[in-house]
Amino acid sequence: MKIFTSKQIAQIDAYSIANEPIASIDLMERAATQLFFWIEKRYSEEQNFIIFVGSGNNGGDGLALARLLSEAKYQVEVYLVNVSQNLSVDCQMNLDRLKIQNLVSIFDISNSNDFPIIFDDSVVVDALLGSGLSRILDGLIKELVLYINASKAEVIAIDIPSGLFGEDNSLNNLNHCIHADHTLSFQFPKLSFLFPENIDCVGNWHVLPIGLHSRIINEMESPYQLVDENFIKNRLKKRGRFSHKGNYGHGLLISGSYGKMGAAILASKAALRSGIGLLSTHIPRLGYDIMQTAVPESMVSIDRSDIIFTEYPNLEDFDAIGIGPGIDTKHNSVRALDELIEECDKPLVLDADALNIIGQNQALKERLPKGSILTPHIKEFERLLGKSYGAFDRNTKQRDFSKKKAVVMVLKGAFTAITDEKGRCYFNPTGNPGMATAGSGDVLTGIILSLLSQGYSSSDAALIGVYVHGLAGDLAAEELGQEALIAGDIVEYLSKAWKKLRD
Ligand SMILES: NC(=O)C1=CN([C@@H]2O[C@H](COP(=O)(O)OP(=O)(O)OC[C@H]3O[C@@H](n4cnc5c(N)ncnc54)[C@H](O)[C@@H]3O)[C@@H](O)[C@H]2O)[C@H](O)CC1
Ligand SMILES: [K+]
Repeated sequence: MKIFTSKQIAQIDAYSIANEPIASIDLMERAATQLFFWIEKRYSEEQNFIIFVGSGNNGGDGLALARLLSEAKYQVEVYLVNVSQNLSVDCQMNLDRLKIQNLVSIFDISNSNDFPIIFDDSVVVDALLGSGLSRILDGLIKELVLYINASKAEVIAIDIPSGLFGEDNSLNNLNHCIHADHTLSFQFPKLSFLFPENIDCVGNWHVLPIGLHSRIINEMESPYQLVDENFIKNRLKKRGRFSHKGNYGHGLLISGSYGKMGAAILASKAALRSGIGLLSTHIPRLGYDIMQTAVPESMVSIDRSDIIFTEYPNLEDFDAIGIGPGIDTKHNSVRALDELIEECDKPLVLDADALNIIGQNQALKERLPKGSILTPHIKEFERLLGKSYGAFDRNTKQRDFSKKKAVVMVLKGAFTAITDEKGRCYFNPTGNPGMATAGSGDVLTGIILSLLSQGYSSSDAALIGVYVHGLAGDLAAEELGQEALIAGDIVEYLSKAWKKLRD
């Protein structure tokens, strides 16, 4: 699903109104009806709703919803904050309709003394401001938002939590935005929903289709996309009936050091469980028995050092190379990575300590082979590209770096962001907080290396790898619970995840 900016959504709105054609008041009614259906499924008729409405179309949605809810016998009160003194045309029309219906008490809020008591068991609907937000909140609206946030009542935000911008919130104060439990967003999620920093504002978000025009949605370009299962399924290659292990590539994984052999084991198993033909794992000498016993399916390449990575085998034998999990950042490993980057003309998967080494030796960053895949978490990202002003700025930096260096970057976290050499950004929906556990990243490196070795393009290897890693984590968490989930479980559940994608 493409993700559009608030400005683009307004254009899509206008196009739909002109070309469906549909009157804007009817589009608002369609939107409010979708809100109503969502609420009706979840709340009994006894539930009382306090709906806070602003003066624009977001407020109009809230007023139309109030009418639909009261018609269905829900208890509803409406509080109108008319900051601009002028209601939008459709907001005014819905206010008139609500007054004519005459089932709902409507109160004006002109100062903080007008704030209603919010009982813990009320449900607050936030229809103060939507995508028309033009500046950060101040004055009465800010006070009201703080007042709502201080209550214990459940909060449902319409379209977007009031005060939150759809894209860039680097200059915003997130404490001055509505903290919703649920956000009901029309047709598309907003970009800002996909940034971990904004989770307290957005809560659980849900997309409500309102039938905006498909032609403009298909034609309008956006660098941002939210991945789904079909998107991934369409990228999978068939495994031919007469294929043999030589068809699925030979990967080299450079991993492990004294005390960190587990990283090599996890990444190797993940690679083998993701379809690779042959895997060689390059490890320091001390790890020989450990590897041969724990992962007999992998061939072992032995470093001259007992305890760290200091050299690598002939690269000609391999289709792709993954390096980083557990290699440490000792001087000789830095030198060996430097040599590898210099010599290597194949895509590399760089993770963990490989990224830390590059972070400390910025010149290396300039020489990465094209098509390489970097898989930092946020701290590693900052070591590579410096601090950011906020999530949007960080995302822009990530896209620019990918484009400039023709590399794929995977910024790990909730909604892992994958950027490609064209500067596009894909957000991944799978995964859960149980996966924030030691070794989870090593598993991802193994999966991506496996796909790259099998001839997938760098961006497909990253997109599919991230998705299946998260899916395996979700399937594991379903049965084991998030607390008990360990990285080895993600490997164990890879088979179920792959099967689900092949169904
Ligand atoms: N997406 C769709 O297809 C549909 C969206 N709908 C709803 O419409 C709003 C957007 O409505 P709009 O009138 O453009 O803007 P708002 O209601 O968000 O804002 C109104 C008004 O408020 C002023 N304003 C801006 N910032 C501030 C501020 N910080 N403090 C005070 N006042 C502010 C400004 O003048 C704005 O014009 C969208 O979110 C949906 O909820 C349609 O109903 C259906 C189709
Ligand atoms: K809102």
